[in-house]
Amino acid sequence: MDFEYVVTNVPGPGSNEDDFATDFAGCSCLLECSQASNCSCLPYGDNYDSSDGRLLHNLDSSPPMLECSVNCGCALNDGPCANRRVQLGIVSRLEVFDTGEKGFGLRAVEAIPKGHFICEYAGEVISAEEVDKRAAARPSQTHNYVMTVKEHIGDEVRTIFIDPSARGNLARFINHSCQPNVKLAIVRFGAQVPHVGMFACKEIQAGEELGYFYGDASANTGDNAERKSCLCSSDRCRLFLPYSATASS
Ligand SMILES: C[S@@+](CC[C@H](N)C(=O)[O-])C[C@H]1O[C@@H](n2cnc3c(N)ncnc32)[C@H](O)[C@@H]1O
Repeated sequence: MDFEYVVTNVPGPGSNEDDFATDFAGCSCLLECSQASNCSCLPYGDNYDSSDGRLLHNLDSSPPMLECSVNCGCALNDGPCANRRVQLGIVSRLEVFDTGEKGFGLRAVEAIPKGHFICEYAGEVISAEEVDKRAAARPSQTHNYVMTVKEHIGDEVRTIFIDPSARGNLARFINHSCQPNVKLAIVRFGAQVPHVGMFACKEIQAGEELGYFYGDASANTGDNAERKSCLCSSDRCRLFLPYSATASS
């Protein structure tokens, strides 16, 4: 469990440091940020409920999400506007625990309502070459922490790799579940680099382990012998974790 704690994504080997610079023109809202008040950061509707902070988009197909940032007019207000959530960090009490065969896991210490933000999957943003280099250096059955983030923008597919193995936060302890209680949304706040926001996709009880769907194992080609068995113990378990030892697999 030896890693440097970072609260958000940081540039790692092979990433473009310019992507981390705040370069989006902000909104000019002075009072509230909402679609009703024509906030230019919210072209697809409000991201969050202004009263309880819950995500308003469908987690299976959320539109590109932009939170307000330092360049926005609302940055001059006393408190954060309603369109800032992932950038504010973890608010629920979470706990790392030993699951047994899956290694460490993360659980909720208190109930988390559906739609509420849990944490960012934060780590080093690294290139595909660096993913492959690190995979080659890692013994085959050890934990893999690299998350591949693919965005479809028009005809283009943009991919980044987030590796929290050496620099990361609590999210690195969330295990795979075939019946997840956590889903992911890609969020930006003022810069090109995407952030992965993790949200409760159902009511989560105090003490419940958090789990998200790592990817579809059946979609991967390759030898099952090289894949890890899934130990999520859900009724709909797909038996294997996705095979993702390298950037191309
Ligand atoms: C992002 S880490 C999760 C935290 C990890 N358990 C730890 O102790 O640091 C992902 C790794 O955890 C293990 N893991 C996660 N979900 C699992 C599952 N459902 N069944 C078996 N192993 C799992 C696998 O070794 C996987 O490569």
